[in-house]
Amino acid sequence: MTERLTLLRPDDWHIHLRDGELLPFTVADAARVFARAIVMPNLLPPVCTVQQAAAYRQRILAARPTGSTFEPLMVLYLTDNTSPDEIRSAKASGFVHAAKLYPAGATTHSAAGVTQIDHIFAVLEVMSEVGLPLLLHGEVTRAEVDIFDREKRFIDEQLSRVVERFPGLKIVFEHITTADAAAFVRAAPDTVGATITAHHLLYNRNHMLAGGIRPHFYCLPILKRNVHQEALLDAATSGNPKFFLGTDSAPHARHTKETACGCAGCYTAYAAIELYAEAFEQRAALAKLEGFASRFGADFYGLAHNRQTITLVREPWTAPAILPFDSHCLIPLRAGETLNWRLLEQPCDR
Ligand SMILES: NC(=O)N[C@@H](CC(=O)O)C(=O)O
Ligand SMILES: [Zn+2]
Ligand SMILES: [Zn+2]
Repeated sequence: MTERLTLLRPDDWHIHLRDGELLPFTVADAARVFARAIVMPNLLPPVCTVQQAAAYRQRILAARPTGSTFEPLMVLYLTDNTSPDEIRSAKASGFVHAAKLYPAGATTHSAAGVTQIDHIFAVLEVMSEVGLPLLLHGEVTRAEVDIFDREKRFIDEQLSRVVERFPGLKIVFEHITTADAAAFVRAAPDTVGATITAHHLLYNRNHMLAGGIRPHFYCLPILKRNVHQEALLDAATSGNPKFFLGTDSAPHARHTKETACGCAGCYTAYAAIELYAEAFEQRAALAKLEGFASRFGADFYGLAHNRQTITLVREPWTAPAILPFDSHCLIPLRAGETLNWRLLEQPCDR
């Protein structure tokens, strides 16, 4: 049995750091392990311009723990009104690394998102031309489509035609949750990649709904049946560089999740790589973790690999039952339960 695992320092290709007073908490957790992170722009109001991204980036940098060199990679939030010029200046900025499509109404803070993908074709053309990747929350939003089918329907109705129409556009299908999405990405051209969360590798909808409803497993896209979980484990541990790490760590204060109408999002950043290690170990695939966590994402985005390493040791520890979150509190995924892997080196070696 492997007792110790050393990896190139990983990056997180999909995280929510939120803003304001929350940044010191979220940035410290991300910077603990990750050298860089693709920072989601779904703030209120959303990060739609290069100027807003620059200001948000400065707030994140200012919130880093002393000595941290954590690098936030910024993302623009696409709306029906995003201009091709904004895309060009995003690319020219050097700190905006992608633009994100939220179908309007699909998820947390997506009200300002795109109402119809065709509305942004001119923008996608420019993204393709300048080499700015498109990130997607891939779910249709129509009320009549069952929540468990929304990702598959997005592939069939939207993504397949976008991939066909924009052969030069780099696309990341974010937080995939179905066997259908994994198969689509595998069969797509090399311009198409996908991120996979730790929680979708470790859990399925039974964990959320059987024997009681557990709001801290509620996220979007929603956990699916176990055959999908198995397909995601296959994809993540396959060594196929199209699949890479994106935690989708998405904190919501406890009282906004444990309520009659709770928010979507799981908080995993406090133990992200430890949770992924557990998932990979289930498939006896720890040797595949480094590619997934530390190389394939950087390759996709055309960035250098990190040079430092981190080391995980097999040493059970108890996850915190609760975390502080500004003046509120937060229940992390796996709260109060045992985690099998522990991070040995701290980021102060960087
Ligand atoms: N994943 C989630 O359930 N929630 C995310 C939004 C998102 O990534 O869709 C959030 O911002 O809370
Ligand atoms: Zn999303
Ligand atoms: Zn997300």
